[in-house]
Amino acid sequence: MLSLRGLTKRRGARTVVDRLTLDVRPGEVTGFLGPNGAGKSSTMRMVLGLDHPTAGTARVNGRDCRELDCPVREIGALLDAGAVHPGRRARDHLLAMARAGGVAKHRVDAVLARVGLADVGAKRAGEFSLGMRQRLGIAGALLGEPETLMLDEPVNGLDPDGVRWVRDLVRSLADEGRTVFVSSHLMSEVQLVADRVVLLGQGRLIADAPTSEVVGSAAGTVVVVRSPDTELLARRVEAAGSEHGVSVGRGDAGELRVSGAAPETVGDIAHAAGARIHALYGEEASLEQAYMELTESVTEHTASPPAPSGQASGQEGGR
Ligand SMILES: Nc1ncnc2c1ncn2[C@@H]1O[C@H](COP(=O)(O)OP(=O)(O)OP(=O)(O)O)[C@@H](O)[C@H]1O
Repeated sequence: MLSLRGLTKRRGARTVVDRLTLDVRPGEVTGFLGPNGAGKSSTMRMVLGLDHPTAGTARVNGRDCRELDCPVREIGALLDAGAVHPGRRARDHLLAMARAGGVAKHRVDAVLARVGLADVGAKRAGEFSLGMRQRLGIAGALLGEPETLMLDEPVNGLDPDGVRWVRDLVRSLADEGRTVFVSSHLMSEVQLVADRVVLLGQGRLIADAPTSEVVGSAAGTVVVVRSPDTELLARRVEAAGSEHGVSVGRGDAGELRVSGAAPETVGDIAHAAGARIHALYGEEASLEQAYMELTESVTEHTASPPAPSGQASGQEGGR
């Protein structure tokens, strides 16, 4: 369980995390979304105690991370997969983490197997692909069998198999009753896996709701119609729906795209008009669509600065 209360971070004159209050609950996957520079990494670093909040609190299982005796057993994190020293062997890296966190050595081989790196534990991190480094970072997060997991862009650099693997992993971790907080830029992926979505814009909370609710807040279902009689059909749908906010547009392939009417209504109008239909379906609103609408007014196109040196993958820094 993660509880943020009025969490605020100011950097110079800028407020990068602004009075963030939310709970991330166990047994669910919570997607953490926001445009570049929205403050997601800053929030995660404060949760881990790697950055001091300017105001407010971030608690893991009711306690401030800096007060927890054994962080890797309370919270596992993937913040920066590139943070492992390239000369270090994967297994040694995890052994060092285990030692520092008071975790039994046998867990190292267990997590290497769980992330699919059992055969390459003796290899140096510098020889790893980005995807393998991501897996190693995730292994580190799982090491202490923590109740809470926080993963920053875990699918970065992974191929489609790897993306699916992360999806199954986070699902199974939530099904085991753990709290799973995952940031990602892949909206379709978040829509598939996240039970809830937390959306940040310029440090402020824009949405904190079940994924289905956030998706449902998007402009709604579009009815797509392919017909050789599109002119006729467009006129009839416009005439029938003009008083009810129905709008008719054209897609790239000449198909009609009707907003504000149910598929059944459009089908009935086509039938009454004698228009031939080759295809008619409702296109569900997507999380991407909702995300674009919700962040439209707050999107920032500034690039993030490079990570300050010494930034570790969550558990290693400063402990
Ligand atoms: N160490 C730092 N020093 C100064 N400014 C920083 C530092 N880290 C982040 N920032 C600034 O704080 C703001 C929030 O950055 P943060 O990395 O938390 O956003 P983010 O949502 O994680 O973005 P991204 O998805 O691009 O990683 C940005 O404007 C960024 O430029």
